[in-house]
Amino acid sequence: MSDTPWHKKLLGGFKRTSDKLGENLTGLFTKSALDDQTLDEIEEALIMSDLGPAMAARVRAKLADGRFDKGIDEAGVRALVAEEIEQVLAPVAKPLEVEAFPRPQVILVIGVNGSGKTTTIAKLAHLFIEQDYGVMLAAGDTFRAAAIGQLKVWAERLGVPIVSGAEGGDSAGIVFEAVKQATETGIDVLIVDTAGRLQNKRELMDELAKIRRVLGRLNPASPHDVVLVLDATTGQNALSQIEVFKEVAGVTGLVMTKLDGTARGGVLVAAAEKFGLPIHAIGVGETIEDLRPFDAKEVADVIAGSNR
Ligand SMILES: Nc1nc2c(ncn2[C@@H]2O[C@H](COP(=O)(O)OP(=O)(O)OP(=O)(O)O)[C@@H](O)[C@H]2O)c(=O)[nH]1
Repeated sequence: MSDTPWHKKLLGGFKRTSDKLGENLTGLFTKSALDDQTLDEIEEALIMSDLGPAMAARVRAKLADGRFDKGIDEAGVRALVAEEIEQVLAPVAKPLEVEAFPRPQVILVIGVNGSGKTTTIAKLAHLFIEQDYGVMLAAGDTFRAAAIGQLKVWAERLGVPIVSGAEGGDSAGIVFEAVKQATETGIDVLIVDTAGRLQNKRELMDELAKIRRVLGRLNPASPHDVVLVLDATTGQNALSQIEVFKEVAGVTGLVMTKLDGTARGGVLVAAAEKFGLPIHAIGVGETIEDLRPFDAKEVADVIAGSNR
Protein backbone atom coordinates (compact mmCIF):
# COMPACT_ATOMS: atom_id res chain seq x y z
CA MET A 1 0.00 0.00 0.00
CA SER A 2 1.28 3.45 -0.87
CA ASP A 3 2.31 5.99 1.74
CA THR A 4 2.05 9.15 -0.35
CA PRO A 5 0.74 12.32 1.32
CA TRP A 6 -2.53 11.83 -0.57
CA HIS A 7 -2.87 8.26 0.72
CA LYS A 8 -2.38 9.54 4.27
CA LYS A 9 -5.08 12.16 3.62
CA LEU A 10 -7.38 9.44 2.33
CA LEU A 11 -6.77 7.31 5.40
CA GLY A 12 -7.47 10.29 7.64
CA GLY A 13 -10.40 11.43 5.52
CA PHE A 14 -12.24 8.14 5.53
CA LYS A 15 -11.24 7.24 9.09
CA ARG A 16 -14.62 8.00 10.63
CA THR A 17 -16.42 6.12 7.87
CA SER A 18 -14.16 3.13 8.20
CA ASP A 19 -14.37 3.24 12.04
CA LYS A 20 -18.14 3.29 11.82
CA LEU A 21 -18.17 0.27 9.54
CA GLY A 22 -15.87 -1.43 12.05
CA GLU A 23 -18.18 -0.56 14.94
CA ASN A 24 -21.20 -1.79 13.05
CA LEU A 25 -19.46 -5.09 12.37
CA THR A 26 -17.98 -5.49 15.84
CA GLY A 27 -19.33 -8.39 17.77
CA LEU A 28 -20.24 -10.30 14.66
CA PHE A 29 -16.88 -11.97 14.42
CA THR A 30 -17.03 -13.65 17.79
CA LYS A 31 -19.60 -16.12 16.45
CA SER A 32 -18.20 -19.54 15.71
CA ALA A 33 -19.97 -20.08 12.39
CA LEU A 34 -21.74 -18.00 9.79
CA ASP A 35 -25.49 -18.47 10.20
CA ASP A 36 -28.52 -16.63 8.83
CA GLN A 37 -28.72 -14.30 11.79
CA THR A 38 -25.09 -13.22 11.42
CA LEU A 39 -25.60 -12.71 7.69
CA ASP A 40 -28.60 -10.48 8.46
CA GLU A 41 -26.49 -8.53 10.92
CA ILE A 42 -23.65 -8.05 8.45
CA GLU A 43 -26.11 -6.86 5.80
CA GLU A 44 -27.62 -4.42 8.28
CA ALA A 45 -24.17 -3.18 9.34
CA LEU A 46 -23.35 -2.36 5.73
CA ILE A 47 -26.64 -0.51 5.23
CA MET A 48 -26.03 1.43 8.47
CA SER A 49 -22.66 2.44 7.03
CA ASP A 50 -24.42 4.19 4.10
CA LEU A 51 -22.99 1.78 1.52
CA GLY A 52 -26.43 1.18 0.05
CA PRO A 53 -28.85 -1.76 0.11
CA ALA A 54 -27.69 -3.25 -3.20
CA MET A 55 -24.11 -3.63 -2.05
CA ALA A 56 -25.21 -4.95 1.35
CA ALA A 57 -27.33 -7.61 -0.34
CA ARG A 58 -24.50 -8.64 -2.67
CA VAL A 59 -21.98 -9.02 0.14
CA ARG A 60 -24.52 -11.07 2.08
CA ALA A 61 -25.16 -13.34 -0.92
CA LYS A 62 -21.44 -13.86 -1.56
CA LEU A 63 -20.75 -14.69 2.08
CA ALA A 64 -23.73 -17.03 2.17
CA ASP A 65 -22.46 -18.70 -0.94
CA GLY A 66 -18.90 -19.35 0.10
CA ARG A 67 -18.75 -19.21 3.87
CA PHE A 68 -22.04 -20.51 5.25
CA ASP A 69 -21.57 -22.81 8.27
CA LYS A 70 -17.87 -22.02 8.25
CA GLY A 71 -15.99 -19.77 10.62
CA ILE A 72 -15.89 -16.11 9.72
CA ASP A 73 -12.97 -13.83 10.10
CA GLU A 74 -13.01 -10.08 10.14
CA ALA A 75 -10.24 -9.70 7.56
CA GLY A 76 -12.13 -11.94 5.15
CA VAL A 77 -15.34 -9.93 5.44
CA ARG A 78 -13.47 -6.65 5.09
CA ALA A 79 -11.65 -7.96 2.01
CA LEU A 80 -14.94 -8.98 0.42
CA VAL A 81 -16.47 -5.58 1.18
CA ALA A 82 -13.39 -3.87 -0.28
CA GLU A 83 -13.64 -5.97 -3.43
CA GLU A 84 -17.31 -5.08 -3.88
CA ILE A 85 -16.66 -1.37 -3.29
CA GLU A 86 -13.84 -1.43 -5.82
CA GLN A 87 -16.10 -3.02 -8.41
CA VAL A 88 -18.66 -0.26 -7.94
CA LEU A 89 -16.16 2.61 -7.92
CA ALA A 90 -13.79 1.46 -10.69
CA PRO A 91 -16.11 2.20 -13.63
CA VAL A 92 -17.03 5.68 -12.32
CA ALA A 93 -13.64 6.96 -11.10
CA LYS A 94 -12.93 9.37 -13.97
CA PRO A 95 -10.86 12.53 -13.63
CA LEU A 96 -12.10 15.61 -15.49
CA GLU A 97 -10.08 15.77 -18.68
CA VAL A 98 -9.46 18.89 -20.73
CA GLU A 99 -10.13 17.77 -24.27
CA ALA A 100 -12.62 20.19 -25.85
CA PHE A 101 -11.81 21.81 -29.18
CA PRO A 102 -12.31 24.58 -29.88
CA ARG A 103 -11.29 25.87 -26.48
CA PRO A 104 -12.41 26.82 -23.94
CA GLN A 105 -13.83 23.75 -22.27
CA VAL A 106 -16.75 25.03 -20.20
CA ILE A 107 -17.43 23.37 -16.87
CA LEU A 108 -20.65 24.36 -15.10
CA VAL A 109 -20.45 23.68 -11.40
CA ILE A 110 -23.76 23.17 -9.65
CA GLY A 111 -24.89 22.16 -6.16
CA VAL A 112 -26.70 23.46 -3.12
CA ASN A 113 -25.28 26.34 -1.09
CA GLY A 114 -22.75 25.17 1.43
CA SER A 115 -21.95 21.92 -0.39
CA GLY A 116 -18.40 23.13 -0.96
CA LYS A 117 -19.00 24.41 -4.48
CA THR A 118 -16.77 27.48 -4.34
CA THR A 119 -13.92 25.64 -2.65
CA THR A 120 -14.25 22.82 -5.17
CA ILE A 121 -14.02 25.27 -8.06
CA ALA A 122 -10.76 26.59 -6.59
CA LYS A 123 -9.44 23.07 -6.06
CA LEU A 124 -10.35 22.00 -9.61
CA ALA A 125 -8.70 25.15 -10.96
CA HIS A 126 -5.59 24.23 -8.98
CA LEU A 127 -5.57 20.73 -10.50
CA PHE A 128 -5.80 22.19 -14.02
CA ILE A 129 -3.13 24.80 -13.33
CA GLU A 130 -0.84 21.99 -12.17
CA GLN A 131 -1.36 20.43 -15.61
CA ASP A 132 -0.36 23.73 -17.27
CA TYR A 133 -3.80 24.63 -18.55
CA GLY A 134 -4.97 28.23 -18.68
CA VAL A 135 -7.95 28.61 -16.34
CA MET A 136 -10.61 31.30 -15.99
CA LEU A 137 -13.42 31.53 -13.44
CA ALA A 138 -16.90 32.99 -13.93
CA ALA A 139 -18.96 34.13 -10.94
CA GLY A 140 -22.33 32.95 -12.21
CA ASP A 141 -23.82 32.81 -8.70
CA THR A 142 -25.00 36.41 -8.54
CA PHE A 143 -27.55 35.72 -5.86
CA ARG A 144 -25.25 36.55 -2.98
CA ALA A 145 -22.50 39.17 -2.89
CA ALA A 146 -20.50 36.91 -0.55
CA ALA A 147 -20.35 34.15 -3.16
CA ILE A 148 -18.93 36.57 -5.73
CA GLY A 149 -16.43 37.93 -3.22
CA GLN A 150 -15.27 34.48 -2.17
CA LEU A 151 -14.64 33.40 -5.76
CA LYS A 152 -12.70 36.62 -6.42
CA VAL A 153 -10.44 35.89 -3.46
CA TRP A 154 -9.75 32.41 -4.82
CA ALA A 155 -9.05 33.77 -8.32
CA GLU A 156 -6.52 36.18 -6.88
CA ARG A 157 -4.83 33.49 -4.78
CA LEU A 158 -4.64 31.16 -7.76
CA GLY A 159 -3.54 33.95 -10.09
CA VAL A 160 -6.30 33.28 -12.63
CA PRO A 161 -8.65 35.77 -14.35
CA ILE A 162 -12.27 35.99 -13.23
CA VAL A 163 -15.36 37.46 -14.86
CA SER A 164 -17.95 38.68 -12.41
CA GLY A 165 -20.81 41.14 -12.13
CA ALA A 166 -22.86 42.85 -9.48
CA GLU A 167 -25.04 41.08 -6.92
CA GLY A 168 -28.37 40.29 -8.51
CA GLY A 169 -26.89 40.63 -12.00
CA ASP A 170 -27.75 38.43 -14.95
CA SER A 171 -25.69 35.25 -14.66
CA ALA A 172 -26.22 34.25 -18.28
CA GLY A 173 -24.76 37.64 -19.29
CA ILE A 174 -21.70 37.05 -17.13
CA VAL A 175 -21.23 33.60 -18.61
CA PHE A 176 -21.53 35.03 -22.13
CA GLU A 177 -18.88 37.64 -21.37
CA ALA A 178 -16.62 35.03 -19.78
CA VAL A 179 -16.74 32.74 -22.82
CA LYS A 180 -15.99 35.71 -25.05
CA GLN A 181 -12.96 36.73 -22.97
CA ALA A 182 -11.77 33.14 -22.56
CA THR A 183 -11.93 32.58 -26.32
CA GLU A 184 -10.11 35.82 -27.07
CA THR A 185 -7.32 35.13 -24.59
CA GLY A 186 -6.82 31.44 -25.40
CA ILE A 187 -8.06 30.06 -22.09
CA ASP A 188 -8.30 26.25 -21.93
CA VAL A 189 -10.81 25.78 -19.14
CA LEU A 190 -13.60 28.08 -18.01
CA ILE A 191 -15.13 27.06 -14.68
CA VAL A 192 -18.54 28.58 -14.00
CA ASP A 193 -20.00 28.94 -10.50
CA THR A 194 -23.81 28.85 -10.37
CA ALA A 195 -26.47 29.61 -7.77
CA GLY A 196 -27.61 26.67 -5.67
CA ARG A 197 -31.04 27.63 -4.45
CA LEU A 198 -32.95 24.40 -4.38
CA GLN A 199 -35.72 26.11 -2.41
CA ASN A 200 -37.01 27.58 -5.63
CA LYS A 201 -36.72 24.80 -8.15
CA ARG A 202 -38.49 26.67 -10.96
CA GLU A 203 -36.21 29.71 -10.72
CA LEU A 204 -33.11 27.59 -10.49
CA MET A 205 -34.17 25.55 -13.47
CA ASP A 206 -34.91 28.69 -15.52
CA GLU A 207 -31.58 30.24 -14.59
CA LEU A 208 -29.56 27.15 -15.47
CA ALA A 209 -31.55 26.67 -18.68
CA LYS A 210 -30.78 30.26 -19.68
CA ILE A 211 -27.05 29.78 -19.01
CA ARG A 212 -27.16 26.61 -21.10
CA ARG A 213 -28.96 28.39 -23.97
CA VAL A 214 -26.38 31.17 -24.03
CA LEU A 215 -23.50 28.70 -23.94
CA GLY A 216 -25.08 26.49 -26.60
CA ARG A 217 -25.45 29.43 -28.95
CA LEU A 218 -21.74 30.17 -28.69
CA ASN A 219 -20.75 26.51 -29.07
CA PRO A 220 -23.32 23.71 -29.39
CA ALA A 221 -21.05 21.33 -27.43
CA SER A 222 -21.00 23.68 -24.42
CA PRO A 223 -21.30 23.27 -21.47
CA HIS A 224 -18.94 20.33 -21.89
CA ASP A 225 -19.31 19.27 -18.28
CA VAL A 226 -22.01 19.83 -15.68
CA VAL A 227 -20.44 18.88 -12.38
CA LEU A 228 -22.61 18.44 -9.31
CA VAL A 229 -20.87 19.07 -5.97
CA LEU A 230 -22.20 16.99 -3.08
CA ASP A 231 -21.52 17.26 0.63
CA ALA A 232 -20.91 13.75 1.99
CA THR A 233 -21.93 14.80 5.51
CA THR A 234 -25.54 15.00 4.29
CA GLY A 235 -25.50 11.20 3.89
CA GLN A 236 -28.49 9.77 2.06
CA ASN A 237 -29.73 13.30 1.30
CA ALA A 238 -26.90 13.56 -1.22
CA LEU A 239 -28.71 10.89 -3.23
CA SER A 240 -31.91 12.93 -3.45
CA GLN A 241 -29.85 15.96 -4.50
CA ILE A 242 -28.52 13.96 -7.44
CA GLU A 243 -32.11 13.12 -8.48
CA VAL A 244 -33.19 16.77 -8.34
CA PHE A 245 -30.17 18.21 -10.11
CA LYS A 246 -30.32 15.56 -12.81
CA GLU A 247 -33.83 16.77 -13.47
CA VAL A 248 -33.18 20.53 -13.35
CA ALA A 249 -29.73 20.74 -14.87
CA GLY A 250 -28.56 17.51 -16.40
CA VAL A 251 -25.46 16.24 -14.61
CA THR A 252 -22.45 14.76 -16.35
CA GLY A 253 -20.36 14.02 -13.27
CA LEU A 254 -20.01 14.35 -9.53
CA VAL A 255 -17.53 15.66 -7.00
CA MET A 256 -18.08 14.59 -3.40
CA THR A 257 -16.64 16.85 -0.69
CA LYS A 258 -16.16 16.79 3.08
CA LEU A 259 -15.46 13.07 3.22
CA ASP A 260 -13.05 13.92 6.04
CA GLY A 261 -15.70 15.37 8.34
CA THR A 262 -18.10 12.48 8.33
CA ALA A 263 -18.78 8.87 9.17
CA ARG A 264 -21.08 8.79 6.18
CA GLY A 265 -18.46 8.40 3.44
CA GLY A 266 -20.17 5.16 2.38
CA VAL A 267 -22.62 7.38 0.52
CA LEU A 268 -19.93 7.81 -2.15
CA VAL A 269 -20.38 4.13 -2.95
CA ALA A 270 -24.19 4.27 -2.76
CA ALA A 271 -24.19 7.23 -5.20
CA ALA A 272 -21.90 5.39 -7.62
CA GLU A 273 -24.04 2.27 -7.45
CA LYS A 274 -27.37 4.03 -7.84
CA PHE A 275 -26.54 6.52 -10.59
CA GLY A 276 -23.41 5.27 -12.35
CA LEU A 277 -22.37 8.89 -13.00
CA PRO A 278 -18.65 9.60 -13.30
CA ILE A 279 -17.11 10.71 -10.00
CA HIS A 280 -14.38 13.14 -10.96
CA ALA A 281 -12.78 13.81 -7.62
CA ILE A 282 -13.25 13.60 -3.87
CA GLY A 283 -12.58 16.23 -1.22
CA VAL A 284 -10.97 15.23 2.06
CA GLY A 285 -10.11 18.59 3.56
CA GLU A 286 -10.21 22.34 3.27
CA THR A 287 -6.89 23.11 1.61
CA ILE A 288 -6.36 23.46 -2.10
CA GLU A 289 -4.50 20.12 -2.22
CA ASP A 290 -7.37 18.21 -0.66
CA LEU A 291 -9.29 17.44 -3.82
CA ARG A 292 -7.98 14.74 -6.13
CA PRO A 293 -9.11 12.19 -8.68
CA PHE A 294 -9.06 8.85 -6.93
CA ASP A 295 -8.02 5.28 -7.38
CA ALA A 296 -10.96 2.91 -6.87
CA LYS A 297 -8.93 0.16 -5.19
CA GLU A 298 -7.16 2.55 -2.84
CA VAL A 299 -10.43 4.17 -1.71
CA ALA A 300 -12.19 0.79 -1.43
CA ASP A 301 -9.46 -0.55 0.87
CA VAL A 302 -9.49 2.60 2.99
CA ILE A 303 -13.29 2.55 3.47
CA ALA A 304 -13.40 -1.17 4.20
CA GLY A 305 -10.28 -1.03 6.37
CA SER A 306 -8.77 -3.91 4.41
CA ASN A 307 -5.18 -4.73 3.50
CA ARG A 308 -6.09 -7.26 0.81
N1 LIG B 1 -13.61 19.47 5.84
C1 LIG B 1 -13.85 19.86 4.59
N2 LIG B 1 -14.41 21.05 4.40
C2 LIG B 1 -14.67 21.43 3.12
C3 LIG B 1 -14.39 20.60 2.01
N3 LIG B 1 -14.79 21.26 0.91
C4 LIG B 1 -15.29 22.44 1.32
N4 LIG B 1 -15.22 22.56 2.66
C5 LIG B 1 -15.66 23.66 3.52
O1 LIG B 1 -17.08 23.78 3.45
C6 LIG B 1 -17.48 25.13 3.62
C7 LIG B 1 -18.44 25.54 2.50
O2 LIG B 1 -17.71 25.53 1.31
P1 LIG B 1 -18.01 26.56 0.13
O3 LIG B 1 -17.06 26.21 -0.94
O4 LIG B 1 -18.08 27.94 0.61
O5 LIG B 1 -19.47 26.07 -0.26
P2 LIG B 1 -20.47 26.64 -1.31
O6 LIG B 1 -21.26 25.48 -1.76
O7 LIG B 1 -19.81 27.47 -2.34
O8 LIG B 1 -21.34 27.50 -0.37
P3 LIG B 1 -21.98 28.90 -0.61
O9 LIG B 1 -20.84 29.85 -0.80
O10 LIG B 1 -22.72 29.09 0.66
O11 LIG B 1 -22.84 28.73 -1.82
C8 LIG B 1 -16.20 25.94 3.67
O12 LIG B 1 -15.90 26.22 5.02
C9 LIG B 1 -15.14 25.00 3.08
O13 LIG B 1 -13.85 25.24 3.59
C10 LIG B 1 -13.79 19.29 2.26
O14 LIG B 1 -13.53 18.47 1.38
N5 LIG B 1 -13.57 18.99 3.58
